[in-house]
Amino acid sequence: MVNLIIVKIGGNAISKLNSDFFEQLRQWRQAGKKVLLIHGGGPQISKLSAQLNVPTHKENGIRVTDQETLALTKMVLLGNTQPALLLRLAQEGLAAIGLNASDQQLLTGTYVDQAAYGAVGSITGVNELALSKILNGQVGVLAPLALTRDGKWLNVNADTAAADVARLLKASQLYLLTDVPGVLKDGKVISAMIPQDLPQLIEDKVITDGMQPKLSAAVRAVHAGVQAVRITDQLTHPGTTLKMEAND
Ligand SMILES: Nc1ncnc2c1ncn2[C@@H]1O[C@H](COP(=O)(O)OP(=O)(O)O)[C@@H](O)[C@H]1O
Ligand SMILES: CC(=O)N[C@@H](CCC(=O)OP(=O)(O)O)C(=O)O
Repeated sequence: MVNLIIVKIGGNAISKLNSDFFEQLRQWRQAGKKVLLIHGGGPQISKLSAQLNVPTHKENGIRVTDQETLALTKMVLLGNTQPALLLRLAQEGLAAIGLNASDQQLLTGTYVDQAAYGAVGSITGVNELALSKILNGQVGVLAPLALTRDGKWLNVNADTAAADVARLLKASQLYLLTDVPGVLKDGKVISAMIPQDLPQLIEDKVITDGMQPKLSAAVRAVHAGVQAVRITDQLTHPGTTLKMEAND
């Protein structure tokens, strides 16, 4: 999709969005870019799980999702984090629409490893025509859930969802907004990375927890032709930029 910018906003980052963020979105819209926001909600899902005494179990940053957790995940993403983000956009005067996999079959997915993770998926298809029409007129706000071909809901890590959608639509840019200013090593932001840097950083335990699926997803996106993936806490801060080549 021409001129598409995808921004993933982690659950922690939603409440911390500042005026620079909304100004950047306005500028992109005025310049004729299509803007798709894919939101997380992981901390909010974990919080509600704890309140309801449902144990949270994560493997490599991925929530193991049984049917009870799936129901709770849908409730939080579609009933809490998405409307919170839509409200902020409306207050900032940005036309936006909330979207999920069941709207015009926007996202199709498959199980990652049902035995290990339960109802966790990756995205295999996007209804590009429908999405393109929607994004002509407004900012899209999409939940990280997919539907299998036979109508089963899947919980998708939001970084993976954003990177999969960016890859499938050949977005020009992907931003992964989070609660840290970039990928940190010894307390400093690594400003530039290439895919080959990742295995060693994981082995050295520099990159752990949620940063691991984030970077794996980012690597898949650049391999598929997304020019640059930025991991940052603000759209206006460079953070860590991942590209195929160091001086590309
Ligand atoms: N090398 C690293 N640099 C920065 N953050 C890291 C690193 N390794 C692990 N992390 C963790 O990854 C977190 C970001 O991932 P995650 O919690 O999934 O965020 P989000 O909810 O925004 O997707 C950071 O808050 C930090 O705790
Ligand atoms: C399969 C899986 O792990 N799904 C994630 C979806 C939300 C998410 O990724 O939110 P953040 O970006 O805020 O972490 C989860 O259940 O937490």
